[in-house]
Amino acid sequence: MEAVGVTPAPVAAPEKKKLLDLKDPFPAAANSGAKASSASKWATKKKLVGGDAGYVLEDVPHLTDYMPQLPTYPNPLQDNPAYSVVKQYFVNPDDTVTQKIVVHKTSARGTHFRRAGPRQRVYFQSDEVNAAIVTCGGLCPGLNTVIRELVCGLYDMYGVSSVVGIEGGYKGFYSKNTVALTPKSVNDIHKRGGTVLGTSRGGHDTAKIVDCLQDRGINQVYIIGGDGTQKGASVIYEEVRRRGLKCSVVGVPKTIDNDIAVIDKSFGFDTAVEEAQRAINAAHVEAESAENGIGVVKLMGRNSGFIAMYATLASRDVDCCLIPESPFYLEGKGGLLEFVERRLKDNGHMVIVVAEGAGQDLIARSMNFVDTQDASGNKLLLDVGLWLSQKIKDHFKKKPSFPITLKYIDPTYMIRAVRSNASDNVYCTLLAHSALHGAMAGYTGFTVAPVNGRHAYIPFYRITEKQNKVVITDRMWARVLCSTNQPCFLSHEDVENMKHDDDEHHHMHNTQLLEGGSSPVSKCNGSAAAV
Ligand SMILES: Nc1ncnc2c1ncn2[C@@H]1O[C@H](COP(=O)(O)OP(=O)(O)O)[C@@H](O)[C@H]1O
Ligand SMILES: O=P(O)(O)OC[C@H]1O[C@](O)(COP(=O)(O)O)[C@@H](O)[C@@H]1O
Ligand SMILES: [Mg+2]
Repeated sequence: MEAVGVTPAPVAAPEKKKLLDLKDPFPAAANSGAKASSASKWATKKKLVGGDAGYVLEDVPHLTDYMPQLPTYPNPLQDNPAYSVVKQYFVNPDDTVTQKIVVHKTSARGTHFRRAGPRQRVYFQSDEVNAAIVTCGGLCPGLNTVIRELVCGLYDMYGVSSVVGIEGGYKGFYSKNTVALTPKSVNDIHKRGGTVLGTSRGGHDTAKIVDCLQDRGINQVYIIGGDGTQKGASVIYEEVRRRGLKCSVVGVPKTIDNDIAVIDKSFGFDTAVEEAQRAINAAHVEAESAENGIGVVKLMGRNSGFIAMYATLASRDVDCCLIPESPFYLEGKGGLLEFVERRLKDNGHMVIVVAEGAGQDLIARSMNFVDTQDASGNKLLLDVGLWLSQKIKDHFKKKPSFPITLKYIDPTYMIRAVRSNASDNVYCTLLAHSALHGAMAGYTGFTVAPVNGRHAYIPFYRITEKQNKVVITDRMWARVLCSTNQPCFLSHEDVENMKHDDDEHHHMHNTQLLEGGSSPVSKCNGSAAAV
């Protein structure tokens, strides 16, 4: 392996290294909306390690990058009876996970991430660890499971008995007392929705947060949250490093919208798609039972329409799925209203699923609306479900010979507040375990998640630099269009332009082979297979 990183990784990759990329991975844009951090000028360099045939490891930071003399200890897992039957306790330090799963004979091997899992030697003694857990941003099914498994994993696998919870999101670091978390106190929490720690938007003050870590002697901090939270975690890591603290900063990505780049999918997404079926079903029953019945269901998805897309495909009762990535229009030939009328004439009823971020430009134009933001700087959305329902009603009011019955269902918070389903529970457990194995092994400044089915440690900048979106020129969206037979609302010319933009953006013609951005839709399948 030809090493081209900046700082040698202590556990693995002992090979010689040369400098490759000294770009600041935390450009100002990545922190937009956040308080400027004193840590930004300390932003660490990317750790890149090159190998044969275009292989690149995008490594994560390690405590020894800035504390080279740290002692190591044998991993207590090797004495754990539960693990004694496992032939290979530990991940091979050279194991990496490929980002590019579809390859050609001549393809470069491309980006890889460090494989998650327990290491032979650890950088913390059990009684030395003071861990803290915080949940930030919007709710998502599975938050409590991640908290539970972090606490139980630290206790049971690593013999750690000092774990505290930070209440109410980032601001809880400096405005509240911590709560002790024990396996007993978290035993049942995975059966409940929400987060036992509470959460919030806004209130990220890097200096005060790191003061808190320092004052309380916290040396492992697990930060569960979405893109905003992970940007916050990244600046916390920078400040921790600047102060030279022995403290691992670990991100666990959370968002119901599934809009986090690089990773296969975010926890809670499966549960959301499953729960959405109940609303779609209700809309279908209502629509079917009325003359020219229309059911409109609004689902979450601020900038990415994954929940709407998957819920539509899963249900097969949906006649039209509207997502933020695919612009639509109402009036005239090829417009939504014409389609609704035709579908009602053909079938006598129909169901429309709309993601909350869809059609925002249309609504803003029709209402002369000025942008507003939440405490975290996220754009506040207008209610597309209500707006759309009203537009459809207004349209048919002008046609007294065509009476309709429209029912609008907004299950968004009901979906977000449920407990996680079985598969999300297992997923959350693996995420928590991967996170704590990484922290114990001295890694820091990373997010953990599966990439093509294997859990990996991913540098923060890779998951915050862009959002995961439905690619409407990919086959998954075509499947939706096939299943609903809805108009695509785009001219041939629009589609060609979009393909061209995609190609320009990724410098390649086959989206399955894209570096970094690859097909996020197909990745949602876990295997990234385009079939
Ligand atoms: N660019 C940023 N830098 C630092 N902190 C941020 C940034 N963006 C958001 N945050 C903080 O992260 C937390 C959660 O962000 P938010 O956007 O509400 O949710 P999510 O993490 O789910 O995207 C908030 O406390 C917010 O202040
Ligand atoms: O009402 P809130 O708490 O701001 O949440 C609404 C937003 O939260 C989300 O569910 C997810 O957002 P986050 O990933 O930022 O938590 C969006 O779909 C939705 O727009
Ligand atoms: Mg977000």
